[in-house]
Amino acid sequence: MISDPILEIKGLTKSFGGVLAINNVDFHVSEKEIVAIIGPNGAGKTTLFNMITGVIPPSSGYVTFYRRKITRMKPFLIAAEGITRTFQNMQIFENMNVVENVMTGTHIRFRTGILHAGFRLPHVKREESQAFEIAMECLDMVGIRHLAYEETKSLPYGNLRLVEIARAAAANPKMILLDEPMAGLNPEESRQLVEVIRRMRSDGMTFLFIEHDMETVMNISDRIIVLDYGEKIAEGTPEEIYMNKRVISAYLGEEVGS
Ligand SMILES: Nc1ncnc2c1ncn2[C@@H]1O[C@H](COP(=O)(O)OP(=O)(O)OP(=O)(O)O)[C@@H](O)[C@H]1O
Repeated sequence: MISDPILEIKGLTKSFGGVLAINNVDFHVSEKEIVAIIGPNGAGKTTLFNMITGVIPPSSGYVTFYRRKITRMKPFLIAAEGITRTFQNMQIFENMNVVENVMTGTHIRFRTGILHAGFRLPHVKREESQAFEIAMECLDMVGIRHLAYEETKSLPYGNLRLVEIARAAAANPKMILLDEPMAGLNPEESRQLVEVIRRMRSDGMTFLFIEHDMETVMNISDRIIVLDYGEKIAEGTPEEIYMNKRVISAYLGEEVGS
């Protein structure tokens, strides 16, 4: 059953000087969907993610989440609205262990600022133990609770990616954006991550992800949106995209007879 869209993108456009990185893009994502954004290098995928998460403002167009306009909100406010993300280049704090890394994802749920944290007031300690419990639950969800006290430096790439996803989940989002989640993973790690994403979706999470690994895209996506030179050139189920001549042409860089 298809539910109402929760994320809506309308006429989104971004130009960097003379480069039109995203040009008048429309699409939506519904609750509990897994939607992939694909496209050749430089197609505008990261720029699109950066606009959705408030890292850069659009030149025009807008984004709504649960019908609330989030365009031009600061990234932490967008996270508080329920959209969190992982990054193409992992952003793990190497001086913290696994559970501490995940706990950093919870801070938008609590009222304590950095200033108060220094005073160790009773409510701060209470929030810290809540943050710890949440982080442990999130580690459980991605299947690496047993690594909670490991140094992040010693972990293989696949586990670090799971730490990042647990941290994104620790903010209690309604939707997670994953930027090339399979990059650098070996086949076993990729399979494990696919399972984690599927399990989280069946528990109610919605995913929008950028990915170059076509096997994963075809295997896991409900819908695929294809960008090329900043424009949406196709949208559909994996079967539809697989057969789409414009998509094949964009990837092969040559005209395919119609
Ligand atoms: N800050 C910026 N300043 C100028 N141009 C930019 C900036 N960010 C992106 N671009 C340009 O916008 C276009 C889209 O880039 P973007 O990184 O969004 O593509 P992408 O699809 O994510 O590529 P990749 O698959 O290689 O990560 C490219 O031509 C890029 O050079």
